[in-house]
Amino acid sequence: MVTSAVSVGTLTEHLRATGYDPLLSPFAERAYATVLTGAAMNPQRVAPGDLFVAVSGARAHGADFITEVISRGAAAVLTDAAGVGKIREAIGYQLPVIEVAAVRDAAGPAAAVIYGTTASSDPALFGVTGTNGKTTTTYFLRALLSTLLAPQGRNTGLIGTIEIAAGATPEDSERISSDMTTPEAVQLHALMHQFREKNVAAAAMEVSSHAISYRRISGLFYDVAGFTNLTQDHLDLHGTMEEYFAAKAALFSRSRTRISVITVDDTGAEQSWGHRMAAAATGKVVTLSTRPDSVTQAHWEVREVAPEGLGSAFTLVNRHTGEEVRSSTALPGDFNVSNAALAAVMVLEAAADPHRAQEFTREDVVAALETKRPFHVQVPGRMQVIAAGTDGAGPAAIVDFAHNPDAMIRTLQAVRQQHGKLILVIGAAGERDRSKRPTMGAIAVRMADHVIISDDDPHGEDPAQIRADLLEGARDAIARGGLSTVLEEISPREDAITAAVAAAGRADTILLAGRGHESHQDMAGAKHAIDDRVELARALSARGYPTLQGDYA
Ligand SMILES: CC(=O)N[C@H]1[C@@H](OP(=O)(O)OP(=O)(O)OC[C@H]2O[C@@H](n3ccc(=O)[nH]c3=O)[C@H](O)[C@@H]2O)O[C@H](CO)[C@@H](O)[C@@H]1O[C@H](C)C(=O)N[C@@H](C)C(=O)N[C@H](CCC(=O)O)C(=O)O
Ligand SMILES: Nc1ncnc2c1ncn2[C@@H]1O[C@H](COP(=O)(O)OP(=O)(O)OP(=O)(O)O)[C@@H](O)[C@H]1O
Repeated sequence: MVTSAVSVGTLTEHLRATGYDPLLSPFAERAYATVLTGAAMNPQRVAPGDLFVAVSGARAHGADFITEVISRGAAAVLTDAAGVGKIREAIGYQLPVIEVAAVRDAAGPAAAVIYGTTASSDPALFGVTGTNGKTTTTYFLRALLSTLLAPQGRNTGLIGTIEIAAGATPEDSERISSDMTTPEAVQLHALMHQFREKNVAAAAMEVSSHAISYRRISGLFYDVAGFTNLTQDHLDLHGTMEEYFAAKAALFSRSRTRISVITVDDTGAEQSWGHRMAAAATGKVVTLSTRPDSVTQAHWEVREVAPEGLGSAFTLVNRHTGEEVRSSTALPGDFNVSNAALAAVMVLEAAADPHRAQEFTREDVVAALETKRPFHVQVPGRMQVIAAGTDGAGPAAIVDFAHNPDAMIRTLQAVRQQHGKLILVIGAAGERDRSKRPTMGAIAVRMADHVIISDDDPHGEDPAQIRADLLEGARDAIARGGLSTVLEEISPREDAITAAVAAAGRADTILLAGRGHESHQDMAGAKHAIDDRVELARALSARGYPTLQGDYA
């Protein structure tokens, strides 16, 4: 619900001025004067006074639900020609209908007008895209921004896979769980309005490639957008890596983002998507190299990485200004140094941007990075330590979200122990990119000593077939490599976790990968409650092993 309502006439003129060539019917004064106070794309979310955005999709057309939409008090509809036909057939000229060809693309600008989003409105937006690291990097961003803004009485926000949150600090925020990594455009602009009402000065937001392809970020403008990496995933949507790359590259254009910070890690072995992204980006582009074996030069570079507790300390060096900033992260894994470095550089560059004043200076950011330990936050289900295993009283035990080849490699590299066995429980989601499953099975048996293939989120697929796809790659890798890896198939996942703990000695390490923070499995539409972190703690305690107390958000 907005304070300053917008008329259908004003909205139509705006869409005309921004090139969407709208047709309004009925062409009548009362249609023009109709007042809009919100927008919705899901028929079940329509509220009185809303503009309903009826899109054509694989399962249905939104206009098929027009009677429900009317009963919920929609004031007007934005749709395509097919939608207009359906609406006229169902209810005649009861409602003003604005027809445009590109409904999904127009939905963002339309919602922006209704909810008051502009290029300079609060909150300042920090977006992150990439195959892996989006959730972790946005948690790091939010923690750093709240360190800078809370002392000034200003709040921060977070939009992503795990939750949507707003408040002074991550601990004391209003939080709602997310059903999508990046919500629909109409929800995003409603969120921006809510954030403004909640005194949110800056927000960190995950931008999935689906979101970009489905035009969900249309009408938003990013102060800074960050790129983590591009590796195999979601090829079921994008088809090829080139198309996947193009989808993500759309975020780093001056028409949408003020400053692009691109991670260009590239060991020279594989094609560097980061370099290509930096070359494709327009507007202000800053590059970041985070791996010591990177063969490239970048504006910012990570140096002097050293172990610190379970995580790492590192130095950020600006090759142009000579600046050196020392910081650290508590999360294990060299990839979390990459995520922390990306979050740090995004905020450092925002602070220096003459075109958009932030409420903190570059010096404030340096001081926060060096003294406030902003990257010592727990990111639910991302390298979450359930048992430290440091005192010999029991195995180390970690829960992580890795569910694609590159994430698995990076995570397994991070937890491989010099001594002791590495015991891995892995599965794969149904109805998502099947082609990566054999690769994941092969990586598992090459990098772990004991692998238990189990279930993840089968959705509508046969769980046994998903496990078979993983086992095929695993068995093939064992045969080709003459590996001595122990390979088991155990379902349900609870039994696999119990078996992993039973197989572990006190000096070993257990890693549950793929589900992270998730609290249920989607079994053919039925939700089966299981939280890897709770199950792992249960199985460890049952054998008398110590665990870290954790509130599993
Ligand atoms: C692949 C994908 O992203 N599909 C999105 C797309 O679906 P679609 O084009 O087929 O549209 P549709 O589902 O037929 O719906 C069309 C219209 O009918 C309505 N409808 C449709 C069916 C129904 O039963 N009831 C109903 O009211 C819809 O609300 C909509 O108004 O448009 C729909 C409406 O806007 C989205 O809900 C749907 O997201 C689905 C639910 C989804 O699962 N998306 C996932 C893959 C996704 O977006 N994931 C990314 C993260 C990916 C990752 O990084 O792992 C995310 O950002 O969450
Ligand atoms: N920078 C990185 N490079 C490679 N792998 C990473 C990186 N950061 C995290 N990972 C691995 O990928 C997994 C997913 O991390 P995270 O949830 O932060 O990324 P994401 O992009 O939000 O993932 P998703 O899109 O699946 O939600 C982690 O659990 C870890 O295994």
